[in-house]
Amino acid sequence: MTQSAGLRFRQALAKAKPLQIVGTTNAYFALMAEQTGFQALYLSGAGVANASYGLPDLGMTSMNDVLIDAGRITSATQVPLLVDIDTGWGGAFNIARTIKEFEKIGVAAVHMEDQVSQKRCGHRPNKAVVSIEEMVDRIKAAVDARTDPNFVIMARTDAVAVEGLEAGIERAKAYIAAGADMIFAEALTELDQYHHFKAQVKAPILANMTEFGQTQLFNKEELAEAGADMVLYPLGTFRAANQAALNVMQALMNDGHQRNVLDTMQTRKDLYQYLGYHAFEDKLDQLFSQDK
Ligand SMILES: C[C@](O)(C(=O)O)[C@H](CC(=O)O)C(=O)O
Ligand SMILES: [Mg+2]
Repeated sequence: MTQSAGLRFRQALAKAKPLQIVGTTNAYFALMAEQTGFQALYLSGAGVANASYGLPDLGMTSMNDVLIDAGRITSATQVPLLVDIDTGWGGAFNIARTIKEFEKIGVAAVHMEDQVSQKRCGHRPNKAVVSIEEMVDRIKAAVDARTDPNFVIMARTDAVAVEGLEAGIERAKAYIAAGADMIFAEALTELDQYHHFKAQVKAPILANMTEFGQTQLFNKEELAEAGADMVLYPLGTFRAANQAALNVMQALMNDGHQRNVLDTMQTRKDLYQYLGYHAFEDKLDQLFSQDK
């Protein structure tokens, strides 16, 4: 029997200090990440909204929207996938459905946050959080719904930006007591704040190194030293690909050809390499050539 996705995530976490989790907005990015050596992947809620729907990250995408993208990734690779499920998309029964659906398609871990359902990006102003009690209920519903005990339920707290560090830590403790496995400490502003989380919350801590946000881009050694067990790079690959695509569009518009930007493109050879294209071709030959 193969190990469950949740167990693979936990094993990757046990081996790495810290575990680097890279955002893969599509299945092809997941293949590149796997072959670059990443032991854990991430599907960003903002990424699904922006890339798949052309929408802002303001709670406008549904469970099914995210499931579709997550399933594409879990079909393409065995590398464990952490998925952003925003606020879980509703009340206790909705959250239970969410957990069951994501577990069923082979997702390893999800993170669910304590923002109100009209959520915002964690690094934007004017966030609002639900009460501790409401978030504890969300977590209990999620934990009760999983069938694989290794499926990871990570609680994200957005409260530090709203209520301060101590309130965020109090919440994290309550979320772990309610059964969450790990804590996503969102939008911290000082390296030292990870220390405080780690010292008081007896669970693995995730640091979000999203670019152009509230948190400085600390390196993995600094973060490990400060007590972070996982480091997330949710959208760096997406932002880079967007800029590269825009450069090509502008060159086509301005120059009327792509010759000046060819060296910014992945070659056909490299594209095929990450796809394992030739192995598929060989398989075709093996299956059908003798009939010709
Ligand atoms: C991690 C995050 O939830 C995401 O959806 O990728 C975002 C990232 C971002 O907007 O930079 C968040 O931190 O809220
Ligand atoms: Mg998000």
